[in-house]
Amino acid sequence: MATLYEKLGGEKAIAAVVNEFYDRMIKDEQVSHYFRYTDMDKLRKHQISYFMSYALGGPHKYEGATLRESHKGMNITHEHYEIAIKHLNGALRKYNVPLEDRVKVEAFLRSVKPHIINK
Ligand code: HEM
Repeated sequence: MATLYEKLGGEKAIAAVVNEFYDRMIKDEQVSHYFRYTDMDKLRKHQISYFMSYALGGPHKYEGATLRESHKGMNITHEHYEIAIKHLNGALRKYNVPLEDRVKVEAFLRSVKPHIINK
């Protein structure tokens, strides 16, 4: 069975979705402040490899910090996490990812939520 990584179209397609996701996040005044001091190029690259290896079953091995460590001190709220889910879903829709696959990505986002919020 194809992994979600393969189904979505591999590295290029995932990079496009991740970039679209961050474009939406930094344009949204409710969450853009989190990224004020962030090196976005670096974050985009790490996120792409993270999504490929963990979220979607791709070949790249992510070797960065754990999600808990990466988001320590940010105090990301439940509401802001929901906004991130909305924007990722919007990015997936823009690239015509079908509902059944969007549901899987959303399930992954919800599974890691306890590692990220209120840290
Ligand atoms: C499934 C959800 C998420 C995943 C998988 C994720 C993943 C990551 C990873 C892997 C990093 C580390 C990147 C690096 O070391 O360069 C990171 C950093 C970061 N994340 Fe997330 N993240 C998620 C949700 C969020 C949300 C909801 C926010 C804010 C609303 C957020 C804000 C940030 C920021 C600002 C950084 C950069 C910190 C810095 O400047 O070093 N993340 N994220």
